[in-house]
Amino acid sequence: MKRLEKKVSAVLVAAGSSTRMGFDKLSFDLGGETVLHRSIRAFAQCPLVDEIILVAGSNRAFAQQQAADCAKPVCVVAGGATRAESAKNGVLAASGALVAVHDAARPFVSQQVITAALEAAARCGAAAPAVPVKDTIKAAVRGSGKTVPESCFVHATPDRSTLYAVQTPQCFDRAAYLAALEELDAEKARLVTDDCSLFELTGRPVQLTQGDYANLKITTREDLPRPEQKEEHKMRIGHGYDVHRLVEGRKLILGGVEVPFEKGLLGHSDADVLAHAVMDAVLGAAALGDIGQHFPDNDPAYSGADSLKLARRVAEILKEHGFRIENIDATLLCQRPKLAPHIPAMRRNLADAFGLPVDAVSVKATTEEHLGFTGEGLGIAAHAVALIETL
Ligand SMILES: Nc1ccn([C@@H]2O[C@H](COP(=O)(O)OP(=O)(O)OP(=O)(O)O)[C@@H](O)[C@H]2O)c(=O)n1
Ligand SMILES: C[C@](O)(CO)[C@H](O)COP(=O)(O)O
Repeated sequence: MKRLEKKVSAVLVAAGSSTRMGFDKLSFDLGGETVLHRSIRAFAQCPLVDEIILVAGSNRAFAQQQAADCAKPVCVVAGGATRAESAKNGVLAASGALVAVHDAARPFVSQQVITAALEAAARCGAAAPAVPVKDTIKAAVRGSGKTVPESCFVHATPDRSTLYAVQTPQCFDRAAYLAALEELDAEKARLVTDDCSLFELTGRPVQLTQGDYANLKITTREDLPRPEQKEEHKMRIGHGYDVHRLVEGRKLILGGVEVPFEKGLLGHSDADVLAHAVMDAVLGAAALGDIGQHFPDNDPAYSGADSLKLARRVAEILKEHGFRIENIDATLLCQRPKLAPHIPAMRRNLADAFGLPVDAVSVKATTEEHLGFTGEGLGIAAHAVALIETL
């Protein structure tokens, strides 16, 4: 992912009182992980984010403990009486030129939602993820909390085709946010229910980006995931294919193993056709391009490169984008030499490079019965498939 030119601070507002929930919702266990930890992790895993400002209330010690394993710098600051005040405290403490203000109570935010809002804010100053509303909205006098007052009559029905429900992270140019705060009457600023309103009320444009219905704000008990709604790990599949010519005077490297043979594969790197097909399968599953894009074959940095090192980098890229590799299956198309004795070592090498157990990596080999270029011994080809999951 291309980094933004500006430093980015994620401000996680976590100083609420969970009144509508009735118990501390940020410590709710989503299945081995609290709501707050899941929200922190989403921003810790985003390559665009440089620091995290955690805005806490009486839960300060809990917040600190939940951020203890965060790989990015974290600063815990005190919240205010309203969400708007907490957001302001967080933005004041931030050092980034861009800030992403996120409800800690939205633990299911995806990397795509964060990235789209940050990139739009970098271009136009302010952006927020949104989803088209699904219900028809009625304007009427509101009761307290969740209730509808007794004589409640409709004032108006806004045209639903123009309505969006706005989510977080709401992302801004920090200087513009602070200028808007200065321009807006302090009482009005304290009462706005989302951060973009500051921009709208001071005549600044706000761009809406693609939100996600799954990025819900945990507010009342009905929002808590039921067992069957537990966080869905979406599976994706990818395919990779590569071929290299067999020539004299080169080593034959397959899956990081130097296989004794009178010829070797020709290529800019070590021409490890198996590792290349596997990397393309993994990148393909995540729709992150291919190895040619990440490690160009006209870049001298990759001349003679050890493909297993590149595989390690591919594994990191996947992780940075919020994916986990489930398993890999590859087939080498090779007439000669006989590869069976070397396959266990190839599996171990690939498993090590991708951070997987050996039983998650399968390598097979077949001849093509003397047919075609592999059958005639002119080259070796490899196919691979990879299954990945969202973290
Ligand atoms: N004074 C406040 C109020 C809210 N929040 C944070 O803003 C987000 C959205 O607020 P909400 O869902 O309303 O949380 P609570 O204030 O905890 O809930 P309630 O309004 O039911 O008390 C939450 O992550 C909450 O912790 C905050 O940091 N400071
Ligand atoms: C910012 C927000 O999440 C956008 O939908 C929402 O307005 C927060 O409302 P809350 O009542 O403070 O939870």
